[in-house]
Amino acid sequence: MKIGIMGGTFDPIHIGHLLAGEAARDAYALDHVWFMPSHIPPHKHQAGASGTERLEMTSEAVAGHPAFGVLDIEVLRGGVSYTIDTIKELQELHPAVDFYFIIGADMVNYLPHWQGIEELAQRICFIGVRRPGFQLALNELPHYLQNKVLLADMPVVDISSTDIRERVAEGRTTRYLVPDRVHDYITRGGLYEVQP
Ligand SMILES: Nc1ncnc2c1ncn2[C@@H]1O[C@H](COP(=O)(O)OP(=O)(O)OP(=O)(O)O)[C@@H](O)[C@H]1O
Ligand SMILES: O=C(O)c1ccc[n+]([C@@H]2O[C@H](COP(=O)([O-])O)[C@@H](O)[C@H]2O)c1
Repeated sequence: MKIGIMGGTFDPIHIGHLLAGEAARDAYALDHVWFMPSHIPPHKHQAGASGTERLEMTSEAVAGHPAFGVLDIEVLRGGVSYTIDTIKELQELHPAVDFYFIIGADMVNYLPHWQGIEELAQRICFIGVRRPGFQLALNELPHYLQNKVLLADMPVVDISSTDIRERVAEGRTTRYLVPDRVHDYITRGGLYEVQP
């Protein structure tokens, strides 16, 4: 069994995340792709929406895809979400599964800075996808990551959660940048609106 994990802050989840998961599934015949919001992301700003809201938006986003699911393990664990801790836990729970961690080009270049990356690279492979503004420089990765980063082609989409939060705050549309159900969730809850 091969399972892809698409981890992210998902504040909010957008179609770039979904396309990356689908591209990885298609390229490497993954049985499932689990989308996993982090609790506190290791190397960036804390999320604006709560863990529960980000989990709920993620569930809305993947609804309808038979191979997509949501993993709540990091939000439930709390604290800073280091991937090495999560993978150790998942491998104990599912010893027969091969896990692949799906990341955008920005994260591929940043991999050497991840907590416990040498051990992580012994445990799993990564699947990298292209992202506008970031060059994939696989030959510059350290030796322990060589052959550990597979590539999947996806239509390049210049979308970020930052852009979506800014659009909501400015009262501009986010339709089709996020799935309709996520759009409705954000509107219903007044997420990312500027407080008067
Ligand atoms: N448009 C995109 N194309 C390809 N990969 C993406 C895209 N947006 C995000 N990713 C990847 O998805 C993962 C989770 O990203 P994250 O939740 O931090 O979204 P983000 O849009 O980068 O957020 P923010 O703008 O808040 O920093 C990361 O591996 C990131 O590289
Ligand atoms: O474990 C780490 O040191 C580490 C450092 C940076 C990012 N990650 C994971 O990579 C995924 C994408 O990160 P981000 O910051 O773009 O949301 C998310 O699941 C993070 O927990 C993990």
